[in-house]
Amino acid sequence: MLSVRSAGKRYGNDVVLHDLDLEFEHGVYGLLAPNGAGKTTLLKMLAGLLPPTQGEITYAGTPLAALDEKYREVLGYLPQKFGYYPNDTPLKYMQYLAAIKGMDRQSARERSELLLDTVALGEVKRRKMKTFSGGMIQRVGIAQALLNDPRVLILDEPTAGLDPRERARFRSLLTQLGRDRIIILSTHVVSDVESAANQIILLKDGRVFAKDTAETVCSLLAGRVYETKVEDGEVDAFRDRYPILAERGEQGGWQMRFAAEPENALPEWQAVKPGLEDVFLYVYRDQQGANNRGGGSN
Ligand SMILES: Nc1ncnc2c1ncn2[C@@H]1O[C@H](COP(=O)(O)OP(=O)(O)OP(=O)(O)O)[C@@H](O)[C@H]1O
Repeated sequence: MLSVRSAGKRYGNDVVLHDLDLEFEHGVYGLLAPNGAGKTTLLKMLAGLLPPTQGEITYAGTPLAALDEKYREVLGYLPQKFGYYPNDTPLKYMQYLAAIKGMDRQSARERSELLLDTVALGEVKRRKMKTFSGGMIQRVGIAQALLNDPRVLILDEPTAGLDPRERARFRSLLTQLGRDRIIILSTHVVSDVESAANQIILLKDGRVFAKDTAETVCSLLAGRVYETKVEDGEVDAFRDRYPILAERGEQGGWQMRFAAEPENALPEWQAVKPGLEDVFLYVYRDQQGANNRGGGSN
């Protein structure tokens, strides 16, 4: 079990994370917040790469700093940007990393091949990585994080650059791997974690705003999401009045999805079931970056 106790992080006088308390057992945890909310900072702390300026993080009861090398043996980590030689093939790159981790030649080769097959790069394992697309490189990154069959897998924006098919494959890999280990991944793309994560963690103003199943997080907005058609001339006033969750231009007007209190609801409004994307937009409605979450396309 990985535990975060009253942990915080300050850069100079800037407090980025305050007093976090979190527990991770096996399963997939989706850390969801707009850009700049402190996701990378928290993941680096969980990976033991950045010491908290307050509180502590423990694995199986021992602080990460005290575990040091022992924690690295059970950890797999994909940073937001990882380094590789463009002239290397993924197989050579993986075998090199496996050697650093102390694997013998034979096991390094077998494990590298197996993992490259897992991320569907088996057929191109001898091609230079400089010819790879962003999504293929990202898949190499995911494979290298799995080299030591980690108990704790930390992935910082693992789906950046993946196309929809690659995202779908990645989600099923997560579900498979999350059965018997801790997986913590950050994203600002709601659809990446809505179905695959057992728990969603929302960070807001440097604190944990929610940590629960997607369904329970969605229930935060239960009974407060509506859709209605608004005429062209009234749409600006409508946008000023209600937090808008989605809108679509139609002939002669706009189909609006928005949040409102039930006591103010008008008869022509249609109540709809909130999704995680609604909650994301609502929770971060006043924050920069909340609207470039990409909705699964970036
Ligand atoms: N080494 C550092 N020194 C000073 N400030 C930093 C440092 N690293 C991050 N920050 C600041 O801390 C805040 C959180 O950054 P962080 O990278 O953790 O956010 P994030 O949610 O991962 O965003 P993104 O997805 O854009 O990387 C930002 O305001 C950032 O500018």
